[in-house]
Amino acid sequence: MVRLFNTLRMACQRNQDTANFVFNGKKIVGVALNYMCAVKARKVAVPTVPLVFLKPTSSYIREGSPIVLPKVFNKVAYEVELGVVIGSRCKNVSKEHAMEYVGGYCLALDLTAQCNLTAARATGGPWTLGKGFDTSTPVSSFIPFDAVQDPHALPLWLKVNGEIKQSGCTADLIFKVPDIISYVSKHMTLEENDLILTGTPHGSEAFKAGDVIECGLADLATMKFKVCDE
Ligand SMILES: O=C([O-])CC(=O)C(=O)O
Ligand SMILES: [Mg+2]
Repeated sequence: MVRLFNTLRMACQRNQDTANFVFNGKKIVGVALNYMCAVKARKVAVPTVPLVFLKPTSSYIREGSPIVLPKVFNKVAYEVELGVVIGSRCKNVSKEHAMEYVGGYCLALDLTAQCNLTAARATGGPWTLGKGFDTSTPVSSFIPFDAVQDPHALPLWLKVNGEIKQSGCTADLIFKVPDIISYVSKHMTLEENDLILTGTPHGSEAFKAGDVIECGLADLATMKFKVCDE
């Protein structure tokens, strides 16, 4: 009986309006270096806490719009990621309860101006401009919570001009979805339609105008974008 009640309560908390996350979200929270394969490839230390950054929602695009490479950057890289859409407001949530606040998922790209980030890392400066430029967050349609049995068993891939460039699985995530939600919510309130970018597997590289980027998440979503210069 208690279990049934809990299931009903969780279903009620999950607001169906999350399907419009692109239009109604307040923030995009990114997690960096969250795949063991990416950490090994970059030969850096395994993070002990999630490395968190923010992106503006003005960076969203959907299929049908091109990725526009800003004039100010000369090296922008693709990063295919699992996106987690927050279903209802949460603050200071425990890992045990974190999944109750997930509304659903999406496939996302966390496009990153590596030229800007390299300079920012050297000075300890912010990543905002290199992560937040217009069109830097292409996203798929909303994937309902119930369509995903286990968010930590999802293969994801990315091709440039038909050639496979990234291939990973969310099983390789260092911080799992509940770890990220719990950690972030201890620092800032997560709100309905906010998006969490969970990090990218290894293989992220620069791309250029004229390229076609295609990516997929299990059998749940695929998307394709043309790339042009500003
Ligand atoms: O761009 C970066 O260096 C880090 C990042 O977002 C990721 O690992 O997904
Ligand atoms: Mg990323």
